[in-house]
Amino acid sequence: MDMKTSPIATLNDAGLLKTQALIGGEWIAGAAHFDVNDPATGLKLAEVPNLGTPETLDAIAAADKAWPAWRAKTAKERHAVMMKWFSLIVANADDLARILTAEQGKPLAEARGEVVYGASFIEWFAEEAKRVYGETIPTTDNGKRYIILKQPVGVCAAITPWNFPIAMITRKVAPALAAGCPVVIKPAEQTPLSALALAELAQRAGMPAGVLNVVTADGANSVLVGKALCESDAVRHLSFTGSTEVGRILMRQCAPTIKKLSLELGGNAPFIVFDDADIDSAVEGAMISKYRNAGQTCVCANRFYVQEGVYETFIARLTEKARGIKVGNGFEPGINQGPMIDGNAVAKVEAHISDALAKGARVVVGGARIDDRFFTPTVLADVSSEMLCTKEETFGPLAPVMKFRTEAEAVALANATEFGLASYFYTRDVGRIFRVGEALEYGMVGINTGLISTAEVPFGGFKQSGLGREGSHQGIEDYLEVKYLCLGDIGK
Ligand SMILES: NC(=O)c1ccc[n+]([C@@H]2O[C@H](COP(=O)([O-])OP(=O)(O)OC[C@H]3O[C@@H](n4cnc5c(N)ncnc54)[C@H](O)[C@@H]3O)[C@@H](O)[C@H]2O)c1
Ligand SMILES: O=C[C@H](O)CS(=O)(=O)O
Repeated sequence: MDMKTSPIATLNDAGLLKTQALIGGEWIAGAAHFDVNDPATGLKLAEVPNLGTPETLDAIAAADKAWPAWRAKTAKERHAVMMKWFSLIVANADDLARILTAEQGKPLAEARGEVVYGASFIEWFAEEAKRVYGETIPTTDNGKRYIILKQPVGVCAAITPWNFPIAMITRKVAPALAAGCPVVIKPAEQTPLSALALAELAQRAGMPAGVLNVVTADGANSVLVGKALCESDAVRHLSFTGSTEVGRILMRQCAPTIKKLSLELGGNAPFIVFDDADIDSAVEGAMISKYRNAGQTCVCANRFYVQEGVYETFIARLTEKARGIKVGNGFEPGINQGPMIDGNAVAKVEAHISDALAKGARVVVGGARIDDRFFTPTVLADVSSEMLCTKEETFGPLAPVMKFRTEAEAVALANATEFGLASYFYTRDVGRIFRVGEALEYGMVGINTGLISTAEVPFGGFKQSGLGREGSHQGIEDYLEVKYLCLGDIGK
C-alpha cells in the first residue's frame, strides 16, 4: 500500500469527505482548524473546524429552533426520513468504511461491519418511533380520567468516542430523532470525518435544517464545547459515551440544569471459563471479545479467569489463535488488527504488561510494540489480582489469564471492580448458567459467546459503567418525558 497518498483520496463519492462542521443546515468552515491523522501512518488526512463556545451556542439555538417542526411531524414522517438516511448509509457503506478505517485504523472489513451495525440503530429506532405509546389508567374517581402521554424531551447533546466513530453516534442520534428531538453532536477529535459523512447523508435524506448538528473541536476545545452543552438550559438531555473519568465531569457540569443523562462509560469485563466449558468455543469467544478493534472496545474481555482443570489447555489454544492475528495497516488485505489510536494507547498496554511481569506474570505470546502505532496480540499467564491489568481497563490487545478453583471464587473475582458493563462465561451446566448469570454484577452477560452487541438489546452497565440503556425498546425512553393528564368534570 502506498503510504504517501491519502487512503480517502479515491472515494466513490468524494462529496462524503466533509471538512466543515454542520450547524443549522449550513456547512461551517470555522476560523481555526485541527488536523485529522491516519493512526496507522501518521499521515494527515484532512483539517476540520476547531469550534468552541460561540458555535456550540449557535448549534443549540439552531436545534431549539428546529425542534417544534420536527416534533410536530408524525412518527411515520420521522420514520420516513430516518429510513431514507438508513438506506443512504448502507448504499455508501464502502466509502464510509474507508473514511472510518483512515481515521480510526480498524481493518476495512471491521469498519464496514461497524457501518452496518451503526445503520441498524437508525433502522431499529425508525421503527420504534411508531411505537411510542401512551396509556390510559383505570380511574379511581368516576369524575376523572387518567391519560399518560410520552413527549420528546427536547434538544439533545451527544458526545462520542473515537473507537466506534459511526455506531456510537447513531446509537444516540437514532432514538433522539425517533422520539422527536433535535441533536447537537460533538464527535471525538480523532474521528470527526465519519460524523461529518453521516451528517452529509442525513442532509441528503431530507433531515430538516437544525435537527442534526455536528460541532467539531480538538481535545482542548472539546472541554469548552462540553461545558456549553452542559450549561445550556435549552439542552434537556446529554448522552455521553467515553471514559468514566469524563463521564463524572459531564455529570457534575449537568447538575445545575438537572438534565436527563445517558452515560455509557468504561468497562473491565471478566471472561470466565469453567472446567465443563466447550474449550474451542471459549477460545473463539475470547478471540472476538478480546482482540476486536485491537482490544479497543468497552466490552472487550479485560481479564480471563480459567478453572484449574482447563487452564493450560485454554492458554495453549488461545495462544495459538493469537499468534495467527495479522497486525498492520487496516487497508491491507488479510490484516486482522490495525493500529492503536495513538502512542498513549500503546504505552498503556506496555505499562500493564510491565506491571504484571514485575508481579510474577509471564508472557506466553506477544508483549511488544511494533513501532509507535501497533501492538502485538498478547497473552499473559500466571496473572494475579494485584496486577493493574485486572483492575484497570487496558483498552488494548492484552489477554491476562488467571487460574481459579471454585465457582464462588470466580464470581467474587469477577465482581471485584467498580465497573459493571460486560462480562462473559463459558459452561455447559444449565444450573451454573443461572447461578453465575444472576450473580454477576454487570449490565450485559455473554454466556457461551463473546459477541453480544446488537441494536435490539439494552446495552449498558451497572455501577460506574454508566446510566441508562442504548438500543432495544428501552433505548428511546431516555429521550421521552412522561406526561400525566388528569381530566376532571367527566360527569358534567
Ligand atoms: N460504554 C460504552 O458504550 C463505551 C463505548 C466506547 C468507549 N467507551 C469508553 O471510552 C473510553 C475510551 O474512549 P475515549 O478515549 O474517546 O474516551 P474519552 O472520555 O477520553 O473521550 C470521549 C469523548 O469525550 C470528549 N471529552 C473528553 N474530555 C471532555 C471534557 N472534559 N468535556 C467534554 N468532552 C470531553 C472527547 O473529545 C470525546 O469526544 C474507554 O474508557 C471506553 O471504555 C465506553
Ligand atoms: O466500545 C464500544 C461499543 O459499544 C462496542 S460494541 O460494538 O457496541 O460492542
